Amino acid sequence: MGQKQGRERLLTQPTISMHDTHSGPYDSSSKGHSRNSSADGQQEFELDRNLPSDMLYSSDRNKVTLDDFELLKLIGRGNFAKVMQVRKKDSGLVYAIKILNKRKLEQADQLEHIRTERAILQYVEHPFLIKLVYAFQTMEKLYMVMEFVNGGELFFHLKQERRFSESRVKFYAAELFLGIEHLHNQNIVFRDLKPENVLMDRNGHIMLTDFGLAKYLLKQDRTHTFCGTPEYLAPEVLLQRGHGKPVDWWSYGILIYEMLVGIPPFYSDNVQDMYNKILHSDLLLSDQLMTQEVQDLLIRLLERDPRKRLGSGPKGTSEIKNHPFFRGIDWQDVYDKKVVPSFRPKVRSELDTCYFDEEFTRQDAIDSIGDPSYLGASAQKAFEGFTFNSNGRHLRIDSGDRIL
Ligand SMILES: Nc1ncnc2c1ncn2[C@@H]1O[C@H](COP(=O)(O)OP(=O)(O)OP(=O)(O)O)[C@@H](O)[C@H]1O
Repeated sequence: MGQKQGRERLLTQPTISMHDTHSGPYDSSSKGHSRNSSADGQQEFELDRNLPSDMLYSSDRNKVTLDDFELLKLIGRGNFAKVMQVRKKDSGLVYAIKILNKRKLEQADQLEHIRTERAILQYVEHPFLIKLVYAFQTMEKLYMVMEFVNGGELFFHLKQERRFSESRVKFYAAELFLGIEHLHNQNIVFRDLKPENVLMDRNGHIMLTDFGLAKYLLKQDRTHTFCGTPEYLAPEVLLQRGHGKPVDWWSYGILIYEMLVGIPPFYSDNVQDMYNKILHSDLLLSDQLMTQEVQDLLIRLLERDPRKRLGSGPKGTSEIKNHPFFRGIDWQDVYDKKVVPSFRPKVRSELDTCYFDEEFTRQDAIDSIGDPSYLGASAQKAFEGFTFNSNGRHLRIDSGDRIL
């Protein structure tokens, strides 16, 4: 089963992010990215108090390196990453490993994003957020070992089925809500919610992945980076007036709409036209495809003024949780994964990669050898603290990556 058709939008609408807020969304310059990878020297590995049992049996208790893994399949590529399915040699456990080339990250001004992604992944612990198990590095590469989720991207299933029933949408929306709410409670904005970043596990539960654009808000409650994925950008991001947690509730509304209808509400082949629609067009709702409850939820989530958007009021996220659309939902059951998914991917085992694009899985799973000498000691300093051991395609717009 290939995933090719599901990539169409990924190829046309990249995730974007620009730290330079002087360059607005109407800038049309772009930078291309290529990628290659390798295994070379090894670096330190920090033991964590809460090691999963698998780590305790690591061949070398003080170091985890690529040598500890058997590379099984290439399963994906992002703007800067190559993702492989791997098996840890000593425990036999299967993981996904995300491999990033330091030079490419540096050239594309992505260091901050990768540091944030790595820090957030280590920090968050939630049933619907992907878990980082190890992070290590060599002179030229960064490696993030995560739990492996092989039920396919929500995007893939949506493209297969065109749209989901409202009860199915409610199930995914409820799980996602808890994941996003958890991030917001930690003062983290996700900023790249889209069906490509929602993976399905083999039982049909969802898992939010790709924290490359996530941001700690720290003391301020707004940030100014122009980033996200065109169809999912909130008006306040386009207007560059500073944005915060409400951007995730806007994207959440877009995602719910897309799951029900098959395309996002303000979609256009032309990105400028799409921005225009996001800022000005009426939201078209269908009585055939949507109950009154979900229509009301969408109207409130897709409110252009972030201060008035559902989830931003005095009652915070409980405004969403208590909306009539979710009436009857037992949130504790959702959290405990006691709600049985109506759809279960046909995955035979944890090794099964049938839901990944054959374009990737038929390629050899290799980590190419590169030249470790290109990054001097001072540049390497930027990656200090990356190493980690825990318990454990709409494309986006990214920093220095102006593709609008
Ligand atoms: N933990 C995982 N388990 C299974 N597959 C995964 C996992 N993490 C990533 N993938 C696959 O690899 C693809 C690329 O991963 P990811 O989106 O994290 O890379 P990225 O470079 O950050 O992407 P982007 O350029 O879109 O930001 C995903 O779309 C998914 O199909």
